[in-house]
Amino acid sequence: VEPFSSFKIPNFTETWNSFWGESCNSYWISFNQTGLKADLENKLFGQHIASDIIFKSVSGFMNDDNPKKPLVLSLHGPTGTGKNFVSQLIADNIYKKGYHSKFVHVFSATLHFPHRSEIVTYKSQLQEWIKNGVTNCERSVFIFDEMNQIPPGVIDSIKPYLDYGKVEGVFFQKSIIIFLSNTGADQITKTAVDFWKNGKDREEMMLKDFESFISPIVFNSDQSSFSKSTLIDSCLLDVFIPFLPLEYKHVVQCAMAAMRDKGRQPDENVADRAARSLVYYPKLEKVFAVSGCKTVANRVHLYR
Ligand SMILES: Nc1ncnc2c1ncn2[C@@H]1O[C@H](COP(=O)(O)OP(=O)(O)OP(=O)(O)O)[C@@H](O)[C@H]1O
Repeated sequence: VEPFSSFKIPNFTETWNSFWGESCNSYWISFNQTGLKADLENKLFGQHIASDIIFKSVSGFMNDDNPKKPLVLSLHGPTGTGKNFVSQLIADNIYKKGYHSKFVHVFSATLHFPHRSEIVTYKSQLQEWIKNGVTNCERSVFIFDEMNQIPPGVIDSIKPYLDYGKVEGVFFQKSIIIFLSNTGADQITKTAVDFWKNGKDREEMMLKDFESFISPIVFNSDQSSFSKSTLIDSCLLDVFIPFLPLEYKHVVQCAMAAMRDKGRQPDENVADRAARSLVYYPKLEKVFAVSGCKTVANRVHLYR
């Protein structure tokens, strides 16, 4: 028999909202600033610049009841360094259903925009998707993965939505748009390697060490969707956020987190072996993991 103290009265609000399913209201959408800070500090490894800028820009934006335009973040860096992961952390701290919320829309170049010959169709499709998304809920998040592979010009079709608060009676200024790309990764990596070679601390790297080259590179790069983009031309991207290559110690942290996520007791010995099984560069010094933390979660299964 259950003790009286453990008897729970059903929560009416919770039951009511769960019954009707996810809606665009404060029960399902509520920004957790402390949660975002804690997640960035405890779950995202080795990205002090990204962590700081993302916290400040997302908090500032979400706490503003009347923003003038959507928040547009552009995340750049090598593979497996946490660009997708951080987008999930942002969504987790806005939506009750996190990244799986129906108000989080993820577009991938290979899935949604595979053929360069279809640009005209993609442009109108994308406009329609964005318009419908925001009509359903003005607090929507749109994530564009593999941005560097989206055919040039497609993204420019959403410029009016980023530019003005309201288009054709639809309000866009409360949504967040996140671009993820590898454009600029080589230069970010080179800067990190140079810092390391000069004996400087990783934490000494600052946004200004990257800002000067990220936006011209993004703009000029031939294979980039940002190429000749009016988004950059008209300064519609709010911040360029560099993701740094990850070191052995960060990969160990990722391996420990992966074990924890899988309900396994984290084991430093296993994490060390999984991290050491990866390939590192520069060739001689072997400081940065070529694929970041991308494959380490699966590798922890190999060592028991
Ligand atoms: N900095 C990090 N801190 C914690 N975990 C990380 C980090 N980077 C990567 N990971 C882990 O590795 C997985 C793969 O990383 P993620 O997909 O975010 O990489 P990415 O930078 O988006 O790479 P790509 O450019 O190839 O898409 C994540 O789901 C996460 O578990």
